[in-house]
Amino acid sequence: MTDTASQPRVLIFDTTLRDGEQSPGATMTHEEKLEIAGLLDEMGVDVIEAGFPIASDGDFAAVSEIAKRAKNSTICGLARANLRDIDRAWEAVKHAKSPRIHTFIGTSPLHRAIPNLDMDQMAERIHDTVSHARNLCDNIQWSPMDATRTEPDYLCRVVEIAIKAGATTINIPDTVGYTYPMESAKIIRMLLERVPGADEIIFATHCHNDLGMATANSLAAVEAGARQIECTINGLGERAGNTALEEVVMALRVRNDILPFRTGIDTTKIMHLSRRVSTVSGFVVQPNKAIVGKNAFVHESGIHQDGVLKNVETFEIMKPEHIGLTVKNIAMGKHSGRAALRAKLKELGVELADNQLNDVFVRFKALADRKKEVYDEDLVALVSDEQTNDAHEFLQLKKLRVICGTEGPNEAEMTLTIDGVDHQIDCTGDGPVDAAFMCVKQLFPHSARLQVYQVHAVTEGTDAQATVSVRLEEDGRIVTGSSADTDTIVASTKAYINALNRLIVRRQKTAPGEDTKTVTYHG
Ligand SMILES: CC(=O)SCCNC(=O)CCNC(=O)[C@H](O)C(C)(C)COP(=O)(O)OP(=O)(O)OC[C@H]1O[C@@H](n2cnc3c(N)ncnc32)[C@H](O)[C@@H]1OP(=O)(O)O
Ligand SMILES: CC(C)C(=O)C(=O)O
Ligand SMILES: [Mg+2]
Repeated sequence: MTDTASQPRVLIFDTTLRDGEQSPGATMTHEEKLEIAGLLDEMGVDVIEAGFPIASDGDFAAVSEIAKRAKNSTICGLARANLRDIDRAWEAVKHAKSPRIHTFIGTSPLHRAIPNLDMDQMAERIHDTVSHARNLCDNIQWSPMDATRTEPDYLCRVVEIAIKAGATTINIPDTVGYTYPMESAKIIRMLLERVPGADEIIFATHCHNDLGMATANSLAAVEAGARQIECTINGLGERAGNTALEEVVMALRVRNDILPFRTGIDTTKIMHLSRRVSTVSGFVVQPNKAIVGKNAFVHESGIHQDGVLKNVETFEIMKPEHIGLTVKNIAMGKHSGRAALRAKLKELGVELADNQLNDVFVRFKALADRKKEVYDEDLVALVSDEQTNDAHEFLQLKKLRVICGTEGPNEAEMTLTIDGVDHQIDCTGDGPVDAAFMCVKQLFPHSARLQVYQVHAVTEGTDAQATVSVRLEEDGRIVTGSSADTDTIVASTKAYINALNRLIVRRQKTAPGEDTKTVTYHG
């Protein structure tokens, strides 16, 4: 067993709540951001980039609250290279035990052209803004956006200026996922060799996955001397996403023989965080996703199964328990009690208060009555549904009956509770889901457009639970909703209602002082 304690430490900087949230449609609510930040803090993430405080009042509020609550992690706010952004970021993070301001500007020729600054003018802007940030806070991160397409000499020049102005971490972003491992390493080595003062600060690597090389590029940068990796849970992020936290952390653990670096991450919390981020962002994890995909530890073919049964290491390079995926054989069904449910959920990394467990138990029994076997994935969907739907209950589905089949018309009969009052309606539609959605629209008129509607089977068989994700857009606000049920139409309707509840909260946030109830319900 390798003694990792003496190995150099690589800091893990999680930007799920900032770069991750920049994925179109991944917007998270205030409560969801607090929950995810709490889980990241518990997992041992060194720095949480909690948002971009100047971007909106909502972002400012989330970063401020996360800063106040964080127990261990440094809390970082992003700012452009201007004094207003930096002041706003500082206002948001200053109550953290350990605050950080992260300021950036695009340094490549393409990006210098946007603000129309020449090399000297940009150098001056970097000096002024980093100095201003350093006067507010001791912990300053500076990023030359699009560093991998910046001329090497100019990159060295601006990094030196930022260090002299007080930056304590220099992040090298591969903003458009353009670099490849050898080049990623070469840039870090060049900066360490050529820039005066480089050995006194920490170099970070921030990679995007446009060519599928984000993890490889991050690890190559670490080998060359970077000591902070910027990443997101499930690789969420702009376009093809950012480096996935679970991939780099597990790579450093599994290949510690050739990458002798340690992190402070409790890897057993990875699976739970992955599931929560997937649920709140509405981004389903692909089954073959490294580390956290549903199939990552599943063997289907005979030769593999035979090998694994004889010696699990034949086809597994890490243990599922290392990421919090404990596969024990407690079979859950209609005869199981609360103790078994609690134990099973604990195995799955979910710990609930007694009242929450009771709620989940009632729903578990209802599911077990309808399903022969309740699988781990069913339970996760059930709990996620509980946690997702917990906060916003302005609209609630009370009753739904649907008539559908080859002989039209497809008809839905619905009772919807709106702000505590029951409303009923019958509607026809182009299919059962359309008929059910029509009922919601008639009872709760709104102008939100359905952008995405996705159905996934959680487990196998015709009695599997379906999880449904929907994405709605209204006046530029994008929200997602999800739900799970053995009945696809019920799951669809609940997911739609879940998204509408989130939209109501968003409308309230963007129109402070207005009463959501009177603003949104015209039925
Ligand atoms: C690679 C990255 O991930 S960078 C982070 C990207 N994230 C985001 O943009 C999410 C949050 N952004 C927002 O909410 C908005 O873009 C805001 C509030 C920041 C700015 O909104 P607006 O004032 O309407 O500006 P808009 O978004 O249209 O354009 C961006 C402006 O920032 C300027 N800008 C962009 N980057 C920088 C920078 N690093 N430093 C200084 N100015 C910058 C652009 O030149 C442009 O300025 P202009 O309006 O004078 O032409
Ligand atoms: C803000 C910067 C660091 C960024 O996200 C990027 O360049 O990708
Ligand atoms: Mg980025």
